[in-house]
Amino acid sequence: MARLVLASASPARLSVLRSAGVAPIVRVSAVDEDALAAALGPGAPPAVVVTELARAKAADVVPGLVRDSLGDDTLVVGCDSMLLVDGQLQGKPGTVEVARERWRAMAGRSADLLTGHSVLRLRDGEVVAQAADHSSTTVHFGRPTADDLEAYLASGEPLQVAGAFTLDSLGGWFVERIEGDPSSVIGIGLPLVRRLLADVGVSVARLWAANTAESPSV
Ligand SMILES: Nc1nc2c(ncn2[C@@H]2O[C@H](COP(=O)(O)OP(=O)(O)OP(=O)(O)O)[C@@H](O)[C@H]2O)c(=O)[nH]1
Repeated sequence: MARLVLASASPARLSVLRSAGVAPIVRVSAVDEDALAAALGPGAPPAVVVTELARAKAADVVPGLVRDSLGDDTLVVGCDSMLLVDGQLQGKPGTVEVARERWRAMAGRSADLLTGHSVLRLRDGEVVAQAADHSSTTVHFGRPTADDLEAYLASGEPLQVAGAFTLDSLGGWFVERIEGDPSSVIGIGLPLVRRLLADVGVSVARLWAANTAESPSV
């Protein structure tokens, strides 16, 4: 079977998987990301922060899957994306003011979009294998004019995405180029997930067969 569960509320992550031929079950974790990041301490390396957040998100949805009899021959993937700017991890800006300040700091510069990934393999309600890692993609930002920036901010899009930009939507007008995996910028790195799935003994081809829109895995 090899059903796939996406432990994320992110519509972008779901869209990346669906465009890549997999229609996962979606379960949203209840991880307190700020509390977990704080618990890791101020000196935690950025890659560790996003990877541990991804692990926590994937692990958080497992009890519910077991309760719903979805804990056998199941793969769970969790992710966490943040932008690393001047050594500081930035999540979602949340407000226009914060998003404006971030764009003023990053316009014309580059930063690294880090995405942590965690894959769990469940059998008979137990985690029998797991693999986690992060991907990093360098994003080179353009210089939006003041009018364009205000229009972008007013769209609301930058407020709810890591780093206050998107690659695949309105924000794409302001990304000059990237060095790395585009899917990981959007929120889930397909090549890294392929490698993590292989680490837990599952090929992507098996995932395609078991989780297409025509053959849903529930
Ligand atoms: N469409 C799009 N979304 C992006 C891009 N960069 C970051 N994001 C989104 O920004 C969000 C980063 O916040 P996260 O905490 O990782 O994920 P979330 O949306 O809160 O969802 P959870 O996985 O349930 O925590 C994710 O939804 C990413 O998909 C991008 O280039 N394009």
